[in-house]
Parts: sequence; structure tokens; C-alpha cells
Amino acid sequence: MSNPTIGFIGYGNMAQAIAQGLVDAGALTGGDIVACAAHFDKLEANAAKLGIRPLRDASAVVQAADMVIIAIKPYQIESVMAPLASELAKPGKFIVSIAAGWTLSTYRTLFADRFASLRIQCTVPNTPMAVGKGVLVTEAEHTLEADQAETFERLFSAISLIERVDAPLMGVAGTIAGCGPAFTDMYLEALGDAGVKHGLQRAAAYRLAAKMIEGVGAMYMAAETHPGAMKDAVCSPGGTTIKGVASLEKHAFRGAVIDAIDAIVG
Ligand SMILES: NC(=O)C1=CN([C@@H]2O[C@H](COP(=O)(O)OP(=O)(O)OC[C@H]3O[C@@H](n4cnc5c(N)ncnc54)[C@H](OP(=O)(O)O)[C@@H]3O)[C@@H](O)[C@H]2O)C=CC1
Ligand SMILES: O=C(O)[C@@H]1CCC=N1
Repeated sequence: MSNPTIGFIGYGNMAQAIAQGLVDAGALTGGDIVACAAHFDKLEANAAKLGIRPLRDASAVVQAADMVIIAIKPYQIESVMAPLASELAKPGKFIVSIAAGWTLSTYRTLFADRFASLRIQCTVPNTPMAVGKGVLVTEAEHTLEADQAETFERLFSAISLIERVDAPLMGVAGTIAGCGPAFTDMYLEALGDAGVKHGLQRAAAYRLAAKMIEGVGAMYMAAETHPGAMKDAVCSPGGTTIKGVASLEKHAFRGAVIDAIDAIVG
């Protein structure tokens, strides 16, 4: 499949991040994308940014699209998607679900008898896809045909690392990659506040903190050095960094991060 039509059911924050990333990466043009949302005026304004085609409802998206991306809130999926099973089962069409908490097994329950005729890949993406630096947590099991799986990989690998995990690990993996940007934004904001407190211009403080975070991630990806060893390499004996590390330990920084994941995953 060379030039599929991508259809977003729901065109909110995550769908727009994916569309932006795909268009900017040159993987698709706005003309290859259609979408629907709850409020048509707002959709038209958002769609105009990339030249995508706004459609009136989910049924129109399924009719127009080869790859249907389910990008509504998880609790809406049952009522919006169940009535569309027959249309989704038409040859050539396949589903990419981006909803947190939805796996192949959940869709098997939802679609019941129709499940066997549907091609579905469950994922959890993250917002850095908007700049081509995302992560797509991807369920190992799927029901796509070979050419559909190839199209899925080709498009999403243009904007993300595709990390395949088994169904029981979709929750924790999706939480780290999908919710993690918000936690990292809080860290970025805190570093910015600290910089401002000590006299830096806010824009400069955010810029240098953001580039630092990007660089640490890039260093890990380059050599997969243990994070503790990378930390040790920054802490000179009797130096400045170890004083900050000790303060963070006193405030249970790492425990707070683990607690945040526990609060979501359970
Ligand atoms: N945001 C993120 O970082 C991530 C989100 N996800 C998943 O992505 C999905 C969407 O989340 P997010 O983008 O944050 O949510 P948003 O609230 O930003 O977007 C939801 C979209 O769904 C639309 N919508 C609501 N009801 C309907 C309907 N009946 N038919 C069609 N569209 C409808 C809304 O329309 P309108 O705007 O007009 O109200 C909106 O465009 C969720 O399942 C979430 O779990 C996964 C990983 C990361
Ligand atoms: O907060 C949420 O529900 C979504 C899922 C992962 C990130 N954002």
C-alpha cells in the first residue's frame, strides 16, 4: 500500500501531534488525512493548519480511510466504534487504536462476533511524535495483514521508536512513554522556575533545561549506559552536583517518580 488515507476518529491533542509529525516528516501530506471530532467548527480550524479534510462523523471517516486511528477518549470507544463494525470489516481497512488501556483483548470483547473480520493494532503513542521524536508502545499481537503491518511500521517509524510489548505490559509501558512527557514537562518547568529564581531569563532557563533533557535521552540511546553510571560521571568528588543529588534523595525524588507510575498502573 503506497499512499493510504489516514482517518482520525477524534482530532484532539494526540491525533494532532501524530498528524503534525507525519506531515512534517514527509511521510504523508495533509491531503492524505481525514478526521472527525465532536465540535465541527473547532475541527475545521484545526484541520486547516495541515490541510487535512474535516468530516462530519466517525462513519464518514471509516468510509474514507484505509487506516482508521481511534483517537477518542477510552470511555467513548464502545459507543462510537461498536456501530461501525461492518464498515470497518470491509477489505483493505484496518484499525490503529491509540487509547490508553485498550488492547486486542478489549476489542475482542467489544466487537464479539465481528472481531474475526477486523484488522486491529493497539498502541499507546506520545506527544513528542509532533516533532518526530515519539515513542509508540505497540502490542506484540495484532490482526493486521502483512501489507497493512508494513504500512503501519513505515508511517509510525518516521515519527517514533516502535517498541513492541506483550499485552500485560501495555499499561506500564504506555504509562512511562505516554504519560511521562507530562512528568518531564513538570521537571522542565521546575528547572525553569529555579533558573528564574536565581536570575536567568525564563526563556533561556527553559531552553537550556530542555536541551539538557534531550541530550541525556540521546546519550542513553547512543550507548545504553546505566543511568546511575551517567549520573556518577557528572558528580565530581566534593563537587557541586552531588550536593543536589543528596538533596533530591532527601526529597525522595526517585520514589516520587515510581509512586506516580504506581498511581496509574496500580
Ligand atoms: N494526549 C496524550 O498525550 C495521549 C493520548 N492518548 C490517547 O489518545 C486518545 C485521545 O486523547 P487526547 O487527544 O489527549 O484527547 P482530547 O480530548 O485532546 O481529544 C479527544 C478528541 O475526541 C473528539 N471526540 C469527542 N467525542 C467524539 C465523538 N463522539 N466522535 C468523534 N470524536 C469525538 C474530541 O472532539 P472535540 O475536540 O470537538 O471535543 C477531540 O477531538 C485517548 O484515548 C488517550 O488515551 C494516548 C497516549 C498519549
Ligand atoms: O492522560 C491520559 O489519559 C492520556 C493517556 C496517556 C497520556 N495521556
